[in-house]
Amino acid sequence: MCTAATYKTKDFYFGRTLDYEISYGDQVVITPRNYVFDLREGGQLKNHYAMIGMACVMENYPLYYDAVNEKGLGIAGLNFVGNASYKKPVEGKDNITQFELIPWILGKCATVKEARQLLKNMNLIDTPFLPDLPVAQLHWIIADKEECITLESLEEGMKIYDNPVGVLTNNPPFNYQMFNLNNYMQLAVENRSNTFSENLELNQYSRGMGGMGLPGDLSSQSRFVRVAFVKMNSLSGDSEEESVSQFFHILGSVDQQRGCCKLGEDKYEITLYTSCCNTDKGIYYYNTYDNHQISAVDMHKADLEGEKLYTYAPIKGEQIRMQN
Ligand SMILES: C[C@H](CCC(=O)NCCS(=O)(=O)O)[C@H]1CC[C@H]2[C@@H]3CC[C@@H]4C[C@H](O)CC[C@]4(C)[C@H]3C[C@H](O)[C@]12C
Repeated sequence: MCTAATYKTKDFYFGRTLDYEISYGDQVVITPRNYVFDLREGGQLKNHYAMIGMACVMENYPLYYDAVNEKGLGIAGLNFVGNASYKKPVEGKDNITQFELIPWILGKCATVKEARQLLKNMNLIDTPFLPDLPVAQLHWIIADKEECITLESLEEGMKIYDNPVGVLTNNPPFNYQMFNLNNYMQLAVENRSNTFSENLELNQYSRGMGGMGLPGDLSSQSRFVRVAFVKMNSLSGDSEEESVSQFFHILGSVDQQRGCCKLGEDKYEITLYTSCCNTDKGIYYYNTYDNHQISAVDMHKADLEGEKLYTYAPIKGEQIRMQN
């Protein structure tokens, strides 16, 4: 499972958790403007916007899981197993594979508005990156500081939903996730008074009781409600440190601890990494399951006119600052 979120203070922040039982060899990757993407159905993507994000690099190709471009547009792919449906190539359409989607959009679009236009003629096709590599079944959150959308390629066709909460998890489809929030409209951040019965003496005996009923489990629907509630009510100062810190706290509400989500003998899903990209500054912050310290890569420190990928392996191991 995974969770993605947006957050706005002075700048705009975009990030996600990636929850899984194994790592594909994640790296922070900067793709400069003149790196050439050879598209599977012909043509090339070159002289594109530069981008930074988490990817696994295979055959010198950045297979992005989430990324942001130099214009401040962000996309993250999250599992959508059983619902994602990719098609065969169609003549006259932009036939894009699921692994090309992130570079295709970030390379060409500066805003969600432009992405909406580009998506109109796109057909997501089911070609794997390598013959023996399964095709990831995903849906996507696409956002800039003005608006946020969810993209789903379903059996019945492609859907683009407005995403007014700026969060995404996994199944079920996005319209169900949004509808499900109706069930939680009574949640509040303030303490409530007794509306149960005038004839009973019921009291607030603890702080935080306005949020009672907020689901605490790790299912995708529960994480959606929880992170939506936390994000929509989140407050922080607008300095870089305060914003980034608050962003990690928001996604911390859906963190997965080893042992709590069992997939099989000795197999557990955990939050492999959490990211937070300042989309205005092009700085990609992250921490990992075994290194809580926030590390960061600044895309503008790289030569964005270059042709070669810049890769940064995540810094491993807890960084504990001893005080005596
Ligand atoms: C596993 C992750 C989703 C995590 C998640 O949601 N786990 C919950 C399970 S649950 O279903 O919700 O219960 C997803 C998210 C992005 C994916 C990569 C996208 C590029 C590339 C596409 C190729 O086609 C296959 C290899 C490839 C490297 C992909 C590997 C893997 O698939 C990644 C990491």
